[in-house]
Amino acid sequence: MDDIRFAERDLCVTEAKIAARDVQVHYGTNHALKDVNVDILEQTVTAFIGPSGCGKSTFLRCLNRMNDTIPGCRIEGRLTLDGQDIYDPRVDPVQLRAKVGMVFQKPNPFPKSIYDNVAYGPRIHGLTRNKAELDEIVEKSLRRAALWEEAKDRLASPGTGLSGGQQQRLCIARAIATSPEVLLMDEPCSALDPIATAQIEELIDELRAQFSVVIVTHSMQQAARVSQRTAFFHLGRLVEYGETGQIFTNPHDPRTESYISGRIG
Ligand SMILES: Nc1ncnc2c1ncn2[C@@H]1O[C@H](COP(=O)(O)OP(=O)(O)OP(=O)(O)O)[C@@H](O)[C@H]1O
Repeated sequence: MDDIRFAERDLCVTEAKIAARDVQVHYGTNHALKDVNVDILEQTVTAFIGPSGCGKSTFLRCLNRMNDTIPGCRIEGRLTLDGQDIYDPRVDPVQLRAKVGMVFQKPNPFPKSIYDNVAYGPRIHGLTRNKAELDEIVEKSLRRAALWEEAKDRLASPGTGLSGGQQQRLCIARAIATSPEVLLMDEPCSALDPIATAQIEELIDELRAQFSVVIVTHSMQQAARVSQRTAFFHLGRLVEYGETGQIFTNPHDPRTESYISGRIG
């Protein structure tokens, strides 16, 4: 693990943006997540790491109720966003997902123009009063996703015509267009080449000035580069959570140590 370069540590935030207490997830008879307790901080990149099938994506999907749509999936415990229960029956999942945006493993632009991909969220949530305001959000979102220069002369072209890395930046622009407070990323670079990966990682670092970012990754190098906090999952349990540097250099749990040294996984 000598080549791991840690993200700059200028973390001074201690407030929980999202808090999980005794979270359990079952898929039918499969108890996929057990007693998960964690505070996700504001303006922080939090990495979820762990071997395949340990529950990283399941927990990520709990944070914006994406598991609601999975038949047989049952969630227990308490999950709050700014102290508000995410699973309160009065919470509209569509509104929640505008606040807690998500970027998936495989870039999935809509079969629409670049402009319409980014304008989609603001339109359905009625965030703008006129075309000029919408134009402004589209430009701002594309700029923040570091895609404006490449896309500004082809806004009417299909989003699916962009390269893989550009498509992923388009999906990030689409996710941030509704001004979310939290951005969830499920292995956002796994389909990208090293150059596109570096661009997305740089972007993640910039986004945390405004958002709380949670990223699932199989790459420990990536977790070390982009995150300030790391959570290690194993067999459905959150085994260890702490400052990224501590997790990688001085893990407290032998299971974390085995994973980061490559003995389990
Ligand atoms: N939609 C689903 N329906 C039923 N079981 C599921 C579903 N999604 C995940 N599971 C199960 O939940 C457990 C955790 O899976 P999950 O995908 O959250 O793990 P993961 O750590 O993200 O894995 P990977 O790194 O391979 O993506 C596994 O036993 C998996 O089979």
